[in-house]
Amino acid sequence: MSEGSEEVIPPGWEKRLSRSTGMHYFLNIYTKQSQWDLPTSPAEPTHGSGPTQVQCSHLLVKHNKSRRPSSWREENITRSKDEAREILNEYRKKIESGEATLQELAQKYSDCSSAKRGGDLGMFERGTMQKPFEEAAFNLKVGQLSKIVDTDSGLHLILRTQ
Ligand SMILES: O=C(O)CN(Cc1ccccc1)C(=O)c1nc(-c2ccccc2)[nH]c1C(=O)O
Repeated sequence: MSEGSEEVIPPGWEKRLSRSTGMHYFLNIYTKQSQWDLPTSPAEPTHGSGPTQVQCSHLLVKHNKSRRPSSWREENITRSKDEAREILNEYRKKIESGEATLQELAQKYSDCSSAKRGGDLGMFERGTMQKPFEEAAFNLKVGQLSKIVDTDSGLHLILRTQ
């Protein structure tokens, strides 16, 4: 008969006793979240807090359902959302193969006014960009390229630069 599996508490968690129930629970020492079940992964400082501000560059491809289907490049943008997605997937391949940088492609093809700056948006904090954009940007590591991000403005590729 094998021994019951010994309880291993992952780093960043503490086992506490609940006075009200007399049961043990687990406390994430960074986020102060608690849970009854034995945690399965370490709690890390960045999980809870993350950076307060990031710097990103992005490439925006608008489509006919964009809130403002117009840009410095094209007076009246008629491409479909699916076409926009295909275009961004081609750009992602060029960036990941090293054939081009996001900045070079944004300068030529981004439907955002930041195209002039190679897509650079400067430093920004939470609460300034559309939520899907913010969530993606604040979950990138420096140097990491996002998946395609969908906002009211259109579809984006985001590169975190700081
Ligand atoms: O969504 C709208 O109704 C119009 N916008 C918003 C906007 C317009 C000009 C400057 C900044 C933002 C855009 O479509 C837009 N959004 C962005 C944008 C979206 C997310 C992150 C950064 C920029 N750029 C643009 C642009 O034309 O240049």
